[in-house]
Amino acid sequence: MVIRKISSAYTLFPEASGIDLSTGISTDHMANILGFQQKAVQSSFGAMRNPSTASTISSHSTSNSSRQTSNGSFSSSMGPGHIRSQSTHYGRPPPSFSQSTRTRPPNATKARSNTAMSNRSDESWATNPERRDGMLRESTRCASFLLSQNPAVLQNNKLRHTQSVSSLRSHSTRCNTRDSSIATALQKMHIDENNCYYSTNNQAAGSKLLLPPRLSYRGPDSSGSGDSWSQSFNQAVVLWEDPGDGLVAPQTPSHIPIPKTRHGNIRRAPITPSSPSKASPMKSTYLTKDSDIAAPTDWDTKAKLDEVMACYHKIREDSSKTTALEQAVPVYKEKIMVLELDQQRLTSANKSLTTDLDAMREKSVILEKRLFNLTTSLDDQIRAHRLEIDDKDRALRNEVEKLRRDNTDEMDRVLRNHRDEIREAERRAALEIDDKIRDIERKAEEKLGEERNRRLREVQELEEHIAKGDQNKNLALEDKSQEIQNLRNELENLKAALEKEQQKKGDAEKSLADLSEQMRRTGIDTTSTITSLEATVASLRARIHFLESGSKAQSDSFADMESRLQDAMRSAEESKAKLIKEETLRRILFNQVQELKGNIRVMCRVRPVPSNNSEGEVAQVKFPDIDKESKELEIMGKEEKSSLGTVTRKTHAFSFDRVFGPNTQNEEVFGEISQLVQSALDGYNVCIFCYGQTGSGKTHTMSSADGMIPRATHQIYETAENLKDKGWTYTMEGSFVEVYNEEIHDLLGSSKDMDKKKHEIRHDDQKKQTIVTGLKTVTLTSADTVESILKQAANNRSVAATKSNERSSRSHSVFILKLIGRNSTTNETSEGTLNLVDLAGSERLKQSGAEGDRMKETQNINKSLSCLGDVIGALGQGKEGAHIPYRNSKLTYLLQYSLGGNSKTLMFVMASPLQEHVSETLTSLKFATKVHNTHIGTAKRSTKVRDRNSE
Ligand SMILES: Nc1ncnc2c1ncn2[C@@H]1O[C@H](COP(=O)(O)OP(=O)(O)OP(=O)(O)O)[C@@H](O)[C@H]1O
Repeated sequence: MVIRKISSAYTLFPEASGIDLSTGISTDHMANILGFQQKAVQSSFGAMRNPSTASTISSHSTSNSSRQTSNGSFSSSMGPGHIRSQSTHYGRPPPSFSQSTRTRPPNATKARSNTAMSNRSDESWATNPERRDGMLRESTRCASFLLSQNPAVLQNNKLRHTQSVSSLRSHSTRCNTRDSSIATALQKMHIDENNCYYSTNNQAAGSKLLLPPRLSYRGPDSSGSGDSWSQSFNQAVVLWEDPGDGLVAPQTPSHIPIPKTRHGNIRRAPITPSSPSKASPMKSTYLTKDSDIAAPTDWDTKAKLDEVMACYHKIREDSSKTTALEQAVPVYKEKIMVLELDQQRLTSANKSLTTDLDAMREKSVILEKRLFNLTTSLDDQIRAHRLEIDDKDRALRNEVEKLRRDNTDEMDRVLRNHRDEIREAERRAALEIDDKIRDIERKAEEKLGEERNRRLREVQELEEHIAKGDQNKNLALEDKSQEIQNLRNELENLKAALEKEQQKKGDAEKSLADLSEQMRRTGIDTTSTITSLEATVASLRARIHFLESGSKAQSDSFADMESRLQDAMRSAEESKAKLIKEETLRRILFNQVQELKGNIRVMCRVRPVPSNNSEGEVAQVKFPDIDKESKELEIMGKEEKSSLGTVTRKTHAFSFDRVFGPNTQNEEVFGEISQLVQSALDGYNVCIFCYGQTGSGKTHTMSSADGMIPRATHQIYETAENLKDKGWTYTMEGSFVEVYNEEIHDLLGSSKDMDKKKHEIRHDDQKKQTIVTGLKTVTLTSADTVESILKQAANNRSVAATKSNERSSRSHSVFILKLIGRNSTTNETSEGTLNLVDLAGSERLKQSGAEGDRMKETQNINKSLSCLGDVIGALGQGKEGAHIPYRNSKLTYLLQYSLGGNSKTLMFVMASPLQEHVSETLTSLKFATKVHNTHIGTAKRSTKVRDRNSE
């Protein structure tokens, strides 16, 4: 771990380490070396800084030596207890060695020649390679000698050899990077006095391998190059042989097996010498001057000697190579120096790096702590923040939900208000449109009326004028005739007088002649008498002439008068044609206005109180605009007592299309609806119904002798007759039915069949027509036919009434007039229906106090009236294709095509003027207001142009 870190540090700071990384040494390999060097340096420094440690070791050695021989200090320094120390200080004199040397008295040390090695200082050993090499040679020679002398010496010689190997290892560690493999191998070698150990790393020095007995030191080759030295050394290492105890010498350091325990741990190097012999080699193998070199009995001396000899010979053979190695040694020494310097520098760098590393570690620890604290606080903050976010999120969600709810409520409220506003605006717009249309209608009607009146006046004036002219002319003519006659008479008289005069003249002439004769006979003058007679004749002639000229002037004047009369007659014809044209236009305009209006028209009529006031108290009913538009109605409600006891009466105001006061006659009422009725002739479905409580005047308005039904039929008949001039011919078929207890009865049928014959309502969806099966239909051939129809209906009702009660009040009557027109000129056809409905009384069941059959009648009446309200309400929704509950009652089903859609509907709401009926009256008026506010769509005319060929 440390090595890795240092290696990393070196890798990080190559400049600081001073190592040339370009040499290609792998980081791990370098780290191994550096780790080894670091340890060596540390141990070295430790030994130098702490002599006591060395002393302790030394003292141990001393104690050993004191028990054994004087040379024990050397042996102890090389003993197993110092293997690590020695191995880590390879390339340098082991501190214990020098220490042990120092612990001895100087004189004792100097006295021993074979321990001269111990006198060498660290510097001399390290800096004097010649001496060291010489020592190696010396040891080799010594080994040879010992081998030749005694096997016991061999052991010591082996130690020397070990020393040589150790020295070589020192050399190898100083080798350049090319020899790093050798150096690494040597760094990992440990030697004790009995065996050579080879360890794969510094910690696991347990791979115990016997140093081959044949291992020999070979001198440098003749070339003296480092390569040959390395080669030689490798060869030396390869010369390893199986020592015979099962361990195989490795060919290269990497091949050296790492012995492991059963549990897979790396086996440590034995602290004690591992020898087949249990005897301590420390005690017997060192060669001293006092050693007994007699061969031990348990040794196969000969065999060992042979082996050593063989080894020796090999070494000798390789001596030349050793020489090369020796020559390479100085070079490597220098390199070692450099490396040592590098090592020092690296050590110091390492130290500083270590310090830095420590500082960084501390910093890292602090930072880690801070990081931990920060992380913790951050976690806390995050947690708090998350909680806060959750809270806020929850609060926000609640707020959003609340806002959404508020918004929804607000939207609903706004929508409601908006809808109310729209409804109000629509109502106002409808009212305005109504007002405007009514204004337009009124103006149009006024204009048309004015025009009509003006034209009529003109015609009348013209006619009067013509008549007057005629009269005057006749009178003048008569006068002239008389005058002429007089003149003629006078002329005759004058003629007669003239004749008389002429006769007289003749007579006078005769008498004159006679007289002249006589005078002549008697002598008298007759000339003056003749002159006076001649003047009289001239004046008579002038008078005759005058009379004749007067007669001619009279004749001229008469002719002039006659031509003027012709002109007036022609103008009157033109005016009449124009009037008819404008009437047609007015009808078209009226229908267009009706189409545009679309909604049900509602008119209110308040019946009068009988003159004898026999019906009780009269309600307070006001007509605020009776003199203007006649649309408003105010009814004072019943007295209401508040919780404080104050009595108040509320005024209920209503507004309709038209309000008729008690003094209004049926004629005026019909005048308001006549145009609507006429629409049926133009191909519209028209429905006019009267709604109100019993006795409010429905039947009087609808079916009385001058009610809407007879008036409508009369008008239709007359109009149809008038339209003949325009090419229209109408077929008018009338039927009269009664809806009683949700059953249809034919009021024109036989009275015997009343309440017996069943009639069904069927609809022709294509033609938009309603057919009631088994109904008697009466064709209107004259205006009087209607009276007979009404009479028969009333008769049938009265027959039915004798059986139960007042049928007219308890049933709905419907007069149906179908108008089918054809125009031979334009080839147009039109089909319209006029429904005139007199509804049953609308009083409430509770107030009527009805029981039994009356209750059933009332229930059915209320049901059908309620259904009528539902149908009008559904039509008022105006939804396309929406369900309209026509089928819910017989009345609405019967009037399906006359209510809404394709029809013009008018409702008369009848009001009783009596105080006791005020509640019912208000209920009826409120219902009518609802209906009035309902827009049920625009009516459409049912006309089409027929194909001539199809006739
Ligand atoms: N405008 C009017 N002028 C004079 N009299 C009237 C008028 N309206 C109603 N009446 C009279 O009031 C009475 C009740 O009228 P009517 O029978 O028409 O009421 P109704 O609503 O048809 O009653 P019901 O539902 O019982 O048929 C009748 O006698 C009728 O003549």
